[in-house]
Amino acid sequence: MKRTEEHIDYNNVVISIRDLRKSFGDLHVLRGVDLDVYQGENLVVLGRSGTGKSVLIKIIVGLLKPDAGTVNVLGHNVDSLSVKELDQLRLKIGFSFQSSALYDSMTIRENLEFPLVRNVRNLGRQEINRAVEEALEDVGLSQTINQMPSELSGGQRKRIGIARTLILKPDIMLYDEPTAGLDPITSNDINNLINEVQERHRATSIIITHDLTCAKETGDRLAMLLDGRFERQGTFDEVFATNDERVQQFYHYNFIE
Ligand SMILES: Nc1ncnc2c1ncn2[C@@H]1O[C@H](COP(=O)(O)OP(=O)(O)OP(=O)(O)O)[C@@H](O)[C@H]1O
Repeated sequence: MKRTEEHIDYNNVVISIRDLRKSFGDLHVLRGVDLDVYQGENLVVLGRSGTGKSVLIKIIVGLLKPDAGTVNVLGHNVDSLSVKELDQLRLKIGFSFQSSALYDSMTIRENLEFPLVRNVRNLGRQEINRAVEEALEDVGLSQTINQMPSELSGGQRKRIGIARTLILKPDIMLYDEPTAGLDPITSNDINNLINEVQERHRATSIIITHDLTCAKETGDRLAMLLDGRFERQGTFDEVFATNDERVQQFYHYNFIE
């Protein structure tokens, strides 16, 4: 279970969504989503496949336009931003993809340098080296700096993927199924890393997962997408304290009894 909430600033709403709607033809995916995410919070988003979790994330980062509703991220109304302003906003948001998305032909050092060199101007060699070393220390993999991604395990690659996202010091971290395909022990390492990132970087994180252990271990709060809305929000215990069959199915499917 999560330990403490003292790193969360409930007076500072980082993402605020009101009555968000999105359909594709007759498919009404988001049907009035309301959500606030607070500074320093780990928010877990749950929902069955196809319920619209990715659509929601794409709208938050301005890759998809909503049909109706408002989305405010770090004080900006996403829908009203120019392309250039959206690019600047996206630099403050770190994506950690399900497939760690490392470049196979580059060393770990080169993989980590890549976002820095591309996005931050006028960085000297020493600053780059220091940033790479710090990011690797953050994820406990300093010794891999000169290795190739193919030489690392799936769990290690995932950690490097997170390091590569952290190197730009994002205000918001988005984790897309961070533990998918990992064994329980490696999954536990990743859960701990997500919590360490929260404590050390004071980042706000949204964690999309189907893994209820991950949800329980990392989430200060959970929000479950049901029929296009976050009908249930709260702590792990609060979300699952219901007879609602849609919620119970989700629980029993994960925890084989
Ligand atoms: N660009 C698009 N055009 C048409 N339909 C789309 C588009 N993007 C998403 N959809 C549909 O919207 C629904 C929600 O998709 P989404 O990818 O958000 O699901 P998800 O909750 O992320 O699922 P999963 O857990 O499997 O990743 C799906 O039925 C999908 O087919």
